[in-house]
Amino acid sequence: MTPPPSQRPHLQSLPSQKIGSAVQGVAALLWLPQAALLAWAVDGLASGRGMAAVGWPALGILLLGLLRSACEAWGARRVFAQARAHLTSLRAHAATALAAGSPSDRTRAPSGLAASVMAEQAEAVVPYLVRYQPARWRVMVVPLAIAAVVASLSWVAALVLLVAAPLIPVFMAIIGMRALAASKAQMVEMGSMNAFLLDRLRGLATLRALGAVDATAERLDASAQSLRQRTMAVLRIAFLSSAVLELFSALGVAMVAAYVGFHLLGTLDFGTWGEQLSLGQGLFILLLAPAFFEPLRDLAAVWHDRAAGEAALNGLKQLGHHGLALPGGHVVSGETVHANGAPSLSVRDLHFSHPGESPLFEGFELRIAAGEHVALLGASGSGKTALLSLMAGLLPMTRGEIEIGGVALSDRTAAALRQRIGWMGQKPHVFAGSAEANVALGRRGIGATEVQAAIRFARLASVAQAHPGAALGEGGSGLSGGEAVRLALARIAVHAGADLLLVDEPTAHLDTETAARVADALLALAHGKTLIVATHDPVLAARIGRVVDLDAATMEQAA
Ligand SMILES: Nc1ncnc2c1ncn2[C@@H]1O[C@H](COP(=O)(O)OP(=O)(O)OP(=O)(O)O)[C@@H](O)[C@H]1O
Repeated sequence: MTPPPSQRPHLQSLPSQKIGSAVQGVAALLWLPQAALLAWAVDGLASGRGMAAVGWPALGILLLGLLRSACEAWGARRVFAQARAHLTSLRAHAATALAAGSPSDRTRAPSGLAASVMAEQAEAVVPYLVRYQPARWRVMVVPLAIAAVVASLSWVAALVLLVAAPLIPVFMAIIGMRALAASKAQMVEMGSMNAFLLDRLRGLATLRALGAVDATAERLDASAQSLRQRTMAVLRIAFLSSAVLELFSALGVAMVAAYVGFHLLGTLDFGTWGEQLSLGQGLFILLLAPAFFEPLRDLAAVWHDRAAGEAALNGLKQLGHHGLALPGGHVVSGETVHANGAPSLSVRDLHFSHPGESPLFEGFELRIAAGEHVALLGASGSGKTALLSLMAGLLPMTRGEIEIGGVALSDRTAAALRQRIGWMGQKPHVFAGSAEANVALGRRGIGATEVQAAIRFARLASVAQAHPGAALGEGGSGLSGGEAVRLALARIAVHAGADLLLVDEPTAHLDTETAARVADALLALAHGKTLIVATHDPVLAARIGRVVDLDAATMEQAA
């Protein structure tokens, strides 16, 4: 499911920074009157008018200088504020797009890569907008204005500037293409290294137990070397582009200076509109020549920002691409659903397959009465988890209909229906934080009293007390397997509005006694609610009223 055009993030659109950039451009143009005043003062001094010729121009230069600084500062502040606001909205779009993907989508961006793109790489967008965009604006305005003023005094000097200038963009464009490719490659490398590192850190216990730490370190080293090489490639290109520009601008300024010098000496007495240039006019042209190249030099200095910024924008855009959408993931305000006692559930003509895999369900049917308890049985891989995810609106069905309490599960109702679902996945994620925070999960309307009651219900009190105020380790380290399952039970127990419980293998890997206790707690919790449990545990299945065998159901579909 792709988001409708109106909700698609406008990643490439840039904020209207025109005013800020224009004011910075005006600041650059103020050098024209400043240079004119300076040349006028020197001309006055040379023609013997003494210090009287310097007073007014000096005051003018000072005032213009102050105005120029004020324009620069105001423009830069404005552009910066807009760039930060734009980055914030880009990040929000990327986060929304990420959240609109199904959590069971295997093709989602790896967590480390997503974190690297959103937190670190996205920062490259700010220099791009703050420095590159205004520099580009100045390049389009300032050199033309200066060339026009110089041309009004000497067409030869203007011609020299105009011949030197186009060579710069041509070379920059050639280098720019390489820079963009190098920057993209560097960002991809950085993202995959972050993803690799995060993944291996999570699995460190397994790597250590199986003696695979050295091999992983070698791979990480190879990755770091490759990132270093890519970073150096980007830097090389950045240096090359500056060198090309410095060369051409130095040549341009030198040629103008040589022409003006020889013209004033009378050796080259052509290139003006009739009269010889005065000392003041010659000096004015000389002062303007470096300023003609300055915006181009600024652009070259920030050329790398463009490559990095565009690569970052691209990376943010890529985060939104997913193979499986979360039903209702991009619907801003869906419908509300009124619960009226435990819901019935009906699945009609369900079709589903994971992308690129053979179909798991083709015309699957199931009816569950309100308040009924059902065990889903089936061989490993028969699709029990997929069916629960489809019912919870965590996976999009290809075809068919799922109705919960008479409300059809759709993009508009998925979020509201999920509100009445208590979900306990096969591998509940334990966040680094206290047991209490892990139970409440920051959900609205869940206070400390409810959390304590849920903790007592799930017999987690000893765990919570054993670590008063202390954090559980990342990924559940510090909890036994049974405790992690009880924590997951507490999470649904605390959610009083959940009257459809979808539970995936709650007793897997537990000893008989712990499994029996977990089953007791689950059945107590499910009293008066609709319960669907996927399980391989015959003891648990026997305690639940009805058993649905997915293998048999799939055989029926096939028949
Ligand atoms: N995120 C996914 N992307 C693609 N294929 C998947 C994904 N998750 C599971 N599968 C595949 O879909 C099939 C059904 O998996 P599912 O987890 O639903 O089975 P299950 O009956 O719950 O298995 P188990 O009893 O082992 O938990 C399997 O072949 C599995 O490899």
